[in-house]
Amino acid sequence: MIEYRNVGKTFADGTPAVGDFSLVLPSHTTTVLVGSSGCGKTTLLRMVNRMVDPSAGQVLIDDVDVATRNPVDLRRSIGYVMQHAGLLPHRRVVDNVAVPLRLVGVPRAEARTRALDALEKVGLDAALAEKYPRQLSGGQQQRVGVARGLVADPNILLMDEPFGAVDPIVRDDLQQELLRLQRELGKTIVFVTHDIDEAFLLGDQVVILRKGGEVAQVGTPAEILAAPADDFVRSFVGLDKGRRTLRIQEVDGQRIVVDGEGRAAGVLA
Ligand SMILES: Nc1ncnc2c1ncn2[C@@H]1O[C@H](COP(=O)(O)OP(=O)(O)OP(=O)(O)O)[C@@H](O)[C@H]1O
Repeated sequence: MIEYRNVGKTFADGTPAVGDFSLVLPSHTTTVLVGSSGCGKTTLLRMVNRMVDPSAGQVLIDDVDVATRNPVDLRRSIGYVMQHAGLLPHRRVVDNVAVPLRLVGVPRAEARTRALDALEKVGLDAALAEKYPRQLSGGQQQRVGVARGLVADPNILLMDEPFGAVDPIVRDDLQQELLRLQRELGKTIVFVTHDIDEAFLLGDQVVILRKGGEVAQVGTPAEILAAPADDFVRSFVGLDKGRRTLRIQEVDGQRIVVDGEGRAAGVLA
């Protein structure tokens, strides 16, 4: 379990990023932090592995304040996947994936075997292992990033807009792959996005943020849709424009589900 207790962050240059944030993230579930640019999502995410230290409050992992942990050890024990994969350009794919293992002293041959396993887990062809990152598509590079995040089998995986820079079709694939992996692995995932559809698809718990890391609403996607806390949330999730309002229409004796604008969305089972 990860817990934020009255966390605040003002950066050294005086920028107030987070005011007073408290939240519990249950183990083995995915929590998605979603909000507009600059609302403090990345800052909050990075507090978990001490890439950012809060200026007030505490972040706890299984009741231990991360401030008491050695930042380097902590970082190595937590998976981290970022938007542009962050791969080392002069190292082959398999060596990129093996980096977190090599850093904690796993011998080269074992690290390589485990890296190849991780690549298979995220659905990448073994033939790509010996290529360099620039020889891969954006979507493949993101898969490599996910493999690297998982290779050391961390309990916690931090994902900062990992699918933000790929086209919508590849993004769909990556999202489905993550759902499949999570069903198998049951990690505690903290996922940052500005895309509410992605948040509702991936999140067991969704946290909608306003500027300054202020929580507008926390809940399951169903809870948020059933009872949006206020107009900000209603608008953010698209309830104000009828985008999420589904209706049933009879067509040739079949019950078809249509959206607010009458476009066919599916068939009622
Ligand atoms: N190292 C830093 N020094 C000063 N200000 C910072 C620093 N990092 C972030 N900020 C500021 O803190 C605020 C929150 O930034 P943060 O990156 O957490 O937001 P975000 O919600 O992740 O945004 P985005 O979706 O654009 O990545 C912003 O105003 C940002 O400019």
